[in-house]
Amino acid sequence: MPVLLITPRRFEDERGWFSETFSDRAIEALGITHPFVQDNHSMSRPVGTLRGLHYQAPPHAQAKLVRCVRGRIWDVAVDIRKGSPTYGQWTAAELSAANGSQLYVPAGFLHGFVTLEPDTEVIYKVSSYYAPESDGGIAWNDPDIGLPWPLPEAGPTLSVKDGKLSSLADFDSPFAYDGVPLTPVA
Ligand SMILES: Cc1cn([C@H]2C[C@H](O)[C@@H](COP(=O)(O)OP(=O)(O)O[C@H]3O[C@H](C)C(=O)[C@H](O)[C@H]3O)O2)c(=O)[nH]c1=O
Repeated sequence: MPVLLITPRRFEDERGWFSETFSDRAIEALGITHPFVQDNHSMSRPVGTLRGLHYQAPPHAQAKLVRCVRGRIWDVAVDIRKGSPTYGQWTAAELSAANGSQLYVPAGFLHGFVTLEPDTEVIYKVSSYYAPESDGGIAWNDPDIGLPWPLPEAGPTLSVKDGKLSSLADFDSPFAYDGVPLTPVA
């Protein structure tokens, strides 16, 4: 599956707008055939809160459908599928309450984001339940990935866990390539 940027239609009128933010029928039409089993919601107070780069290993691998419902984020997916011609390459998009865009991050990709406004809230669907024993990650500033994070002067606000994630060079990926290379979403 490719990484997808999805922008559901907003029906505007004098009251504001309405949008179908999730529809099984609509995502199946995009080729997403697996179910989503859990909704996550995180709130990040400081601008420059950086959560990532995370994955869950098989058999608990997670595909994610991410959207920002308050504030703005720079949302990133990094290809970590063994044998992929785009291994270690990334794509990103700005998701915001204003644009209503969503990023679909397939299993086999690292996911992370940095907030661009205070009190930013992110909601995302995942295709497997949380399995902490299968939780893993790569350092946000890994030199082989080289993400150009839009950060505040003071640098990112990280969890202790995210501050000590391993490098891509030392990583033995549990994910296999599915024949679909990463193509940029924006
Ligand atoms: C992810 C998760 C966490 N938790 C608990 C575990 C901790 O006590 C607390 C915070 O967890 P964590 O620091 O892992 O949360 P984030 O740093 O936002 O992690 C997430 O951020 C990046 C962007 C992701 O894509 C993943 O979904 C996920 O790794 O929530 C749960 O109870 N269920 C869950 O599904």
